[in-house]
Amino acid sequence: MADKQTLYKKQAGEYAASLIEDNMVVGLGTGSTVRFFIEALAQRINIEGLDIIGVTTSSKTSSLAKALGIKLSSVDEVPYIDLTIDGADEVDSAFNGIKGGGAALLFEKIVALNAHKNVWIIDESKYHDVIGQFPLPVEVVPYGSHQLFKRFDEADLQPLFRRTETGERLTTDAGNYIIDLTLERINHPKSLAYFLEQTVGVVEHGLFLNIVDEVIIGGEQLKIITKHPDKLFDN
Ligand SMILES: O=C(CO)[C@H](O)[C@H](O)COP(=O)(O)O
Repeated sequence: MADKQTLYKKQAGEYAASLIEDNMVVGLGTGSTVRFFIEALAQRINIEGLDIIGVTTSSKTSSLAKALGIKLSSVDEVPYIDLTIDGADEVDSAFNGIKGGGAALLFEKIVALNAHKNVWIIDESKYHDVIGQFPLPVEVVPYGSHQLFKRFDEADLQPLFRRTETGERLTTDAGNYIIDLTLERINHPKSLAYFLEQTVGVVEHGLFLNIVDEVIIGGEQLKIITKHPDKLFDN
């Protein structure tokens, strides 16, 4: 039998599939929770004959969606994305999130920023008062990445190159490396995001601030928390 976390991911993923309407262009995130969403969406497409175009955020998601018969376009071929459903590694009550546990943060952020609405699906263990327990992924250009690693180390950001199971440095779909920062508690996410964005060699970071509109949280009871459209958060 599946563990509770997996059941909660499934609950959130399947609920998200019910949000999709005919003729939508849908951003398809990456990860194990999104897998449940994509499987449920493919089922709805088959049964109800929905006309959906998916825009994927990783090669893994592209393979899954293709195998399930979902029509795909690239982010550059659609005028906009109606709704993106993605997972997250950690979320706080101010709608700050950490993403990139599946190494897809760059494409995930591009797809999210081209969507009219962003919904995240998580299990309840990922919802915290303050983000930072999950190591923050930073995607970096391979050239000079050792120097960047040293800078992060000197700044006490506890960097680690992400590696594959066979021990090589993991390469993202865009051909970059990931350095994970072990921070434990990110008290000022906006300042940290600014610092990373100013650092040459950093392609993107996994802080997704003020991007998500709604979070669906699987648990004993499914919870949906929605951001007020006019609310701006100051970190
Ligand atoms: O950001 C991501 C991939 O880059 C994922 O959405 C995140 O890691 C959550 O994954 P999962 O649903 O498998 O827990």
